[in-house]
Amino acid sequence: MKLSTLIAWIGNTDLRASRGELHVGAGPIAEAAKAREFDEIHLLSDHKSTESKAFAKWLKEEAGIQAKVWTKRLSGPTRFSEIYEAATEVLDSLFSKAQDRKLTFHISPGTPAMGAVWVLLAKTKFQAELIESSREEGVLTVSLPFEIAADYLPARDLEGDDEIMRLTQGLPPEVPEFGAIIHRCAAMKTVIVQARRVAVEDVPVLIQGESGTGKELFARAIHESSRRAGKPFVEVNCGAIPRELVESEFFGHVKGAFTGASEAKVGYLESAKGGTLFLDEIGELPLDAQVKLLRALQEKKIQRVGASKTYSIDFRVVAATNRTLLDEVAEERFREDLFHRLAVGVLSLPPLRERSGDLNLLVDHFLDRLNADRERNVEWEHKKLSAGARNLLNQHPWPGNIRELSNTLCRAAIWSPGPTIGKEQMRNALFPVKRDIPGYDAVLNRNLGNDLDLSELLAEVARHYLTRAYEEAEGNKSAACQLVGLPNYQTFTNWMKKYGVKE
Ligand SMILES: Nc1ncnc2c1ncn2[C@@H]1O[C@H](COP(=O)(O)OP(=O)(O)OP(=O)(O)O)[C@@H](O)[C@H]1O
Repeated sequence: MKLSTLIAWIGNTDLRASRGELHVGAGPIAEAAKAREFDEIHLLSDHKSTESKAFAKWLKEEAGIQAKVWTKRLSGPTRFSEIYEAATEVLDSLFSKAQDRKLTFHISPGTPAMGAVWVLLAKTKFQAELIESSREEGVLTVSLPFEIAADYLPARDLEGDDEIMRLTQGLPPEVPEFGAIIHRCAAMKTVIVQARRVAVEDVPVLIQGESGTGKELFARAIHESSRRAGKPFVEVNCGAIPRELVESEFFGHVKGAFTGASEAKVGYLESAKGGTLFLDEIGELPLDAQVKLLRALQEKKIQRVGASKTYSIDFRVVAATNRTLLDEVAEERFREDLFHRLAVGVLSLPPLRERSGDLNLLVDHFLDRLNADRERNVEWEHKKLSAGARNLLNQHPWPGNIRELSNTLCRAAIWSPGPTIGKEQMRNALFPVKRDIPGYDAVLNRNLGNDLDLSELLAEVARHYLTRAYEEAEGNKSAACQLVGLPNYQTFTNWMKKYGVKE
């Protein structure tokens, strides 16, 4: 049997209707849900998750149907390619399940660009009925007496990332926590698919990545999409526990177990019962604690410090590290047996400087958040970035990754007196570039002599930046030339030819 499925973006009118604002009626989504029979409703949302959740709750009361919300942050509500990607991601997830569906796309809620994408998708990739609603005419089927050729699909999709599509097959729908991981680049798409795949398997996961690359975000998303969602998610920063307290913090203790143990204490492992234990900075765990942790994981039992009884434990471990744990094993600072117990599902998060195309998305996301957080402050002027400030952000190598990006924007916004964050304010807000970035030495510290070919080295650097700028600007050479300080489109084209960079 086919499930009758309504899909729509949540629009501002829907939100206003749910808040009972006058003159907007029930809003297009609730109108449709009441006028027609649907087995399920999937709502895409670019709004704050609290607002979307409140809307779904209201819709349940209003129309008697529980909708699933997919948070899809867009850098702007009219960004065609992002809207297209968000919609196809949701649809692909739905169709990766065996369940057959009869789709209805609601084109009224949201921006015209969102409506246009539904039309495009209904006419090309997915068979779907299109509906619209108005207060005057109610809910109507939209009939479009023409065909759209698949040639109009955005190039990104036509190129098709077959590997990602293949990996997504058979996956359950993405939970909002994964949807909140802002990304566009293929490297992140692949890690997210891997994470979603491993999430449902209940095996230990090791997440590797430089500081501030989103390891905790991934750990939470894995927990939320596992069968342990709703159970505790206990986060432990292994580097922050004083050595002498590690055992009692991990395993708990009985009253009087040692001087100062005036009360019995439940340890992290017991607190995570039924849920997920997130061991952040696992590489910092002292060796003796590693032995005890390994034993607890093997035997699935723990003993509180000072107790004679043992307790059975059941939790999933997700560990994270910004060190290369195998190097730590080689240096005998990390136990090999514990490494193998933890590293069943391994995810490697790429640093921001390797995530071509993601930076501007993240910048817009953090700036929106910054403005939204200060909305109520009457003295706060809504901030936007000048082109020069954005270019500086794009030129920075982000050794401190996404956390550093978010903090830099915050600093620059606070320091700029007017509504526009200028280049100078951004320059002041950026920390000077550290020179120990991987790759830096490889360019500047080569040995002089016969092996050094300066013209090839310069060409390598040029190729690297031209390719990055071209990708970042999504093939728009007028935009790309500004990212690398070349005067115009023509010079950029000449350089591309000279250094053999493909279009
Ligand atoms: N792709 C992303 N989209 C949105 N926010 C992100 C993304 N990646 C990271 N962040 C944000 O950046 C900050 C750092 O991320 P997180 O704490 O997950 O990194 P981490 O790798 O665990 O860092 P550390 O190694 O220092 O503990 C957080 O505020 C997080 O919400």
